[in-house]
Amino acid sequence: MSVLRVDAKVVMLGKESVGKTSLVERYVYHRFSVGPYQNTIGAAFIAKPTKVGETVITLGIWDTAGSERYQAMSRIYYRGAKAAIVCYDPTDSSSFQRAQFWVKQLQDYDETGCRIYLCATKKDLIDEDRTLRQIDYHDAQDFAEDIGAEHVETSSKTGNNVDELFQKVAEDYRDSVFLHMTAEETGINLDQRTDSYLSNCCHMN
Ligand SMILES: Nc1nc2c(ncn2[C@@H]2O[C@H](COP(=O)(O)OP(=O)(O)OP(=O)(O)O)[C@@H](O)[C@H]2O)c(=O)[nH]1
Repeated sequence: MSVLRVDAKVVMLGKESVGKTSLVERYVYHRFSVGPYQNTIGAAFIAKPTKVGETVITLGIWDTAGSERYQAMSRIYYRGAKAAIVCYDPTDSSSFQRAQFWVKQLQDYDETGCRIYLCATKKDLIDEDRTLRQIDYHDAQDFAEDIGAEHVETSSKTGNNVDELFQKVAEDYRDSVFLHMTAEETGINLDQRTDSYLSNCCHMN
């Protein structure tokens, strides 16, 4: 049996039926299931190697159940995560409240500097009928900026922005590791470098 090494743990969070499983399926299997909706029980895991330049980053994706029944378990899945994709459905305002709840949870319990990606799902529905929108794009964007998150609108049905989202997660992870390695390898403390740079260039008397 071969075991795939996971580089970065990624957790999918959001209200039930918001489209988390569909996002993962679209990204990993390039498909969109049209059959009857089946809610996730507990969580599902899939590892997906993702090419970033010359590097391959394997994302270990935990697709958690959105049902509040499994809320306590979801914490197990985001512990140690490098990225959290917090999903909301812009045609369902309660799902945005739920996304805010998950962001608060991540901020309260975050142990490892987990990066947050705020993901609007089902963009195809809004593109077809704008009156379905219950969450204003700019309100969501403001929220994302407040929490220092990326904000992206996706559709698992059409595939719009799905690859781009996971690619960004992998790239950000690669960049964070690279930044860390550069500082260690060169022996340069970035904080000291900044201080010395400031004292050399900025004289504030
Ligand atoms: N039109 C449209 N429907 C979508 C899209 N993504 C998901 N859906 C539908 O929304 C329903 C719920 O999708 P899931 O991906 O199972 O939702 P989930 O967030 O994983 O749900 P839980 O497992 O209960 O947490 C399904 O009927 C999907 O077909 C999308 O991009 N466009």
